[in-house]
Amino acid sequence: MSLETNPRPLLPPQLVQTSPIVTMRDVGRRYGEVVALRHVDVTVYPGEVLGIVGESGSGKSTLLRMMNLEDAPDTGDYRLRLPGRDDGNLFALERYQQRMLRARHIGIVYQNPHLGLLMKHSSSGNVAERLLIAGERSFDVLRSKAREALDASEFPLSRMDHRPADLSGGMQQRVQLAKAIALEPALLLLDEPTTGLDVSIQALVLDTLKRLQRERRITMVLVSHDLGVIRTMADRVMVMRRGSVVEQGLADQVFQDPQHAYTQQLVHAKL
Ligand SMILES: Nc1ncnc2c1ncn2[C@@H]1O[C@H](COP(=O)(O)OP(=O)(O)OP(=O)(O)O)[C@@H](O)[C@H]1O
Repeated sequence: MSLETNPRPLLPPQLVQTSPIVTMRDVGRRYGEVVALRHVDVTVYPGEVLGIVGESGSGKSTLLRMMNLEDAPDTGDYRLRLPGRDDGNLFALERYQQRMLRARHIGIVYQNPHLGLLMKHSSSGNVAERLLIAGERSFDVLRSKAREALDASEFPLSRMDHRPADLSGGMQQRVQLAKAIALEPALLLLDEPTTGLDVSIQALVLDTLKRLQRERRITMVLVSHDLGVIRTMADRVMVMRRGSVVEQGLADQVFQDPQHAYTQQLVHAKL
């Protein structure tokens, strides 16, 4: 199937007139002989949840690392539309500028909490650290903003001084989420945020994400190999295979009427 000839609408009607917040073009990345991403284009619209699905090794996490400016591609152009500024191609910025932009405007929740949290600092300290990077210095403000972000992430405030190392997996993900949303990021990246949690805990964390998305209209990019998670959360879906995007469209349409043989396989395997 060619994406160009796909007759289905790619956007929900309310987004047709909207400018994208994220535009990535021709992103490519090799690791030695392995082509992790080939000519990948991504467009994300404000307030939507873009789900990225594909089997292990299809390039999902690599793409998210590029969006988070953690890793540099071999080719590609990445624009993030932020009010009152034009940073051009973010891949071309100095590392320091990339770090500052990421700290201020992009939040991320990793599957592995060790990547996102200092496990031996308090939970509130983890969130405050994010605010410190953005220049906040008042102890009272740090504490109250950390409290607010933890509360919004439905983390029990009675445990805000506990260390993530002493918390359950679900609670650790809520601390990561609080840290990610504390600065009201333009873009929230979620890399398998509920993989490995018990099914009941997974459902609760997804409920929190849905509520946050509904109430704050946070733009989210959610990577998962789990079609159920993507189905629950995503407005639009991108299907990846071997470093390429093989299909994309509105979530309902992709799931109900998959066009690419690989997507058909994924959907039918899930049913
Ligand atoms: N730092 C790295 N060094 C070497 N190879 C890498 C590196 N990162 C990714 N790869 C390779 O690139 C390909 C894409 O990996 P990636 O982790 O992005 O896939 P994925 O779809 O997220 O898979 P998973 O769900 O298993 O994480 C894989 O073949 C992987 O082995």
